[in-house]
Amino acid sequence: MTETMIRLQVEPLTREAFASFGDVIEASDAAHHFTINGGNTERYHDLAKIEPGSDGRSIVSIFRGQPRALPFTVEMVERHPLGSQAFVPLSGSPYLVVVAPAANTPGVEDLRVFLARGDQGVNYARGVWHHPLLALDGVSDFLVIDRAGEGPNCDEIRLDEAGVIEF
Ligand SMILES: NC(=O)N[C@@H](O)C(=O)O
Ligand code: NI
Repeated sequence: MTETMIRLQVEPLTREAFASFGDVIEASDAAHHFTINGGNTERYHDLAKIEPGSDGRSIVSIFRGQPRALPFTVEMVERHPLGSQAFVPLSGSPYLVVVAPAANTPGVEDLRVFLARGDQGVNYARGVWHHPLLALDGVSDFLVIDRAGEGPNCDEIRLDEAGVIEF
């Protein structure tokens, strides 16, 4: 009998739906925003809780991701127990965000899959399980804000049962 994998539902990324996993970084009217620079600029203020931990420091990098082919099989997730990790798209393409609660060892039933627009970033809160970068459509650059410091900061687990993402 062929093994039928669980098909994962894909949700649109919203602040509300993502709130228990971290922050959505976007210039939305729901954010605290105000005009600066003599009216030339709108500041969307304090959008994400960046956590480098007490013994770490925040660093800024660029990840250049190759597009993932669909259908995509989610077989593993990782987490950063010592700090948060933010991804802000620079290339304007959509991408996928796969997360699971920080609480315990996740199973496929704990996964949430979000489709992020090319003008939405995400910040994974410290310890939140997530799949490594899932760029779509084309080679995509992301500004990444995460932690540098001592100690192991990347736990990976292989899921007992895989899930598949297909649109
Ligand atoms: N390993 C690494 O820096 N990248 C992952 O953490 C990721 O979430 O893409
Ligand atoms: Ni990560």
